[in-house]
Amino acid sequence: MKNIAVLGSTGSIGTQTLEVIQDNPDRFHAYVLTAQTNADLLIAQSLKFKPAYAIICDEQKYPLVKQALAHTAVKVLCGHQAICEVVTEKHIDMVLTAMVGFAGLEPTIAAIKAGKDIALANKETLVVAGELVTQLAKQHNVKILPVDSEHSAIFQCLAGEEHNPIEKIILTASGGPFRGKGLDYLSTVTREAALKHPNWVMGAKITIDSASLMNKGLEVIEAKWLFNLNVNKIEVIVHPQSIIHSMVQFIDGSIKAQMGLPDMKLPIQYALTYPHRVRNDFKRFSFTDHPTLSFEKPDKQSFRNLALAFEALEKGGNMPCIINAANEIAVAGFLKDEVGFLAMSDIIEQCMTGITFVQNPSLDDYLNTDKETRILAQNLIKHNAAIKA
Ligand SMILES: NC(=O)C1=CN([C@@H]2O[C@H](COP(=O)(O)OP(=O)(O)OC[C@H]3O[C@@H](n4cnc5c(N)ncnc54)[C@H](OP(=O)(O)O)[C@@H]3O)[C@@H](O)[C@H]2O)C=CC1
Ligand SMILES: CC(=O)[C@@H](O)[C@H](O)COP(=O)(O)O
Ligand SMILES: [Mn+2]
Repeated sequence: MKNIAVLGSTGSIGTQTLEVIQDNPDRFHAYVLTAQTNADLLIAQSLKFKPAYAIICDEQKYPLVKQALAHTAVKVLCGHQAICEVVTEKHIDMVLTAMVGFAGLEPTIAAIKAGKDIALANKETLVVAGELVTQLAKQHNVKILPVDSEHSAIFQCLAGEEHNPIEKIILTASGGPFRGKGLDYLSTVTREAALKHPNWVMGAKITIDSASLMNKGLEVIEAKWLFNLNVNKIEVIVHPQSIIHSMVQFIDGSIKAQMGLPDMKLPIQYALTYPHRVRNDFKRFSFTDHPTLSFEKPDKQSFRNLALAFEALEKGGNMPCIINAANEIAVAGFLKDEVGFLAMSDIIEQCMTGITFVQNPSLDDYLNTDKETRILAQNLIKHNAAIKA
C-alpha cells in the first residue's frame, strides 16, 4: 500500500487523483489532503478517504473543518507551513503536487529533502526553480514523475531509451480557444470565452494559460528541467485535437508519440503506479472516430507569451521566476476583468525588464523575486491605464 499526500486535493487534478485512488483501494491510500479555501469539499473528501491529515490553508475556514472532523481520527491542520511540515511525515511514500502556482515550490522542496518521490502536476515549481529542485532531487535520490500530460507522454516515450540520445522533443499544444485568431480579435476576448478550453476541463488559471499559450511556454521550461534538455532541442507544435500528447525524436530520426483521448487520469495513474501499468476502464481512443490529426506552427506574434517564455528560458537565472509571478498576477487580473487578454503579455514583459536579474539564484532569491515581481505587476495593473486593452 502506497501512502499518497495529495496537495490540492479539491482541484481538477486533485479530484481526479482521488478517483484513481478510489479505483485502486488495495494500492493507494490518500494519506494527506489539502485545500486552500474549499472547506466543504475537503471535509467531504476526508470523511470518504479517511486521511491521516487534512490541511486547510485559509485560517478562517479552519474552525469549520476542525469541528466537522472532530469525531474522526483525521488530524486537522491549518496553513502553508503545516503542508511543508506534514509532507516530511515518515509514513508518506509519494507527494502529488496539484496545488496551483508558486505555492507549490516550498512543499515540494520540503518533500524532496525528506526523500519523498514527487508526482508533479504543479509545473510552476520547475518553472520557478527547476535547477535547484532537480539538483535536490538528485542529491536525495528522489524521483520526479511528471503528471502534466505532455511530460508524461515524453516520459513514456523515453521508457527503455535511457542510452539513446534525443534529437528533439516535440511538445504538442491544442492552440486553445483562440487558435488562428489575430491581435484585433484577441484584444476584445472575454474571460468567459478564454475559460472554454476546446479539449480539457481544468482549473481557471491553467485554462487561461492555455488560451494565451503561456501554458506551453511554462511547459517548455518544465521539459527543460525534467529531461535535462537544451532549449534548442524543444519544439512546440499546435495539434488541435490533443490526441498526441507529445513526441520524442531520437538521433536516428525515429519519432515516438504517446497518444490517447484527453483524460488526465491516465498520466496521474501512470505517475502513481510507475514503473508499472495497471488495467483501468478509461475510455479508449479509436482511430476511426478521429480520422484527422492535424498540425500547425504556433503563432508567436499574436500569442507573445510563448516567445517570452522561450526568452526567459534562454536568459536563465531568476527570469523564469519573474515571468511566472508576473503571469500569476496578470491571469488573476484577467479573471477579475481588470486586465485585457493582450495586456497580460505587456505586464510580463514589463516585469522582465523591471525586476533585478539574478544569474545564480538561491531559494531566498526566488522567494524575493516572486514577492517583488508580484508587487510590480500589481502596481502596473493599478496605475497603468494602458493595461486595460
Ligand atoms: N487541470 C489539469 O488538467 C492540469 C493541471 N496541471 C497543473 O496542476 C496544478 C493544479 O491545476 P488544477 O488542478 O487545474 O488547479 P485547480 O485550480 O483546479 O486546483 C488547485 C488546487 O490547489 C489549491 N490551492 C489553490 N491555491 C493554493 C495555495 N496558494 N496554496 C495551497 N493550495 C492552493 C486549491 O484549493 P481550493 O479548491 O480550496 O481553492 C485546489 O485544491 C497547476 O499547477 C496546473 O498547471 C497540469 C496539467 C493538467
Ligand atoms: C492537460 C494538460 O496537460 C494541459 O497542460 C493541457 O495540455 C493544456 O492544453 P494546451 O495544449 O491548450 O495548453
Ligand atoms: Mn500540459
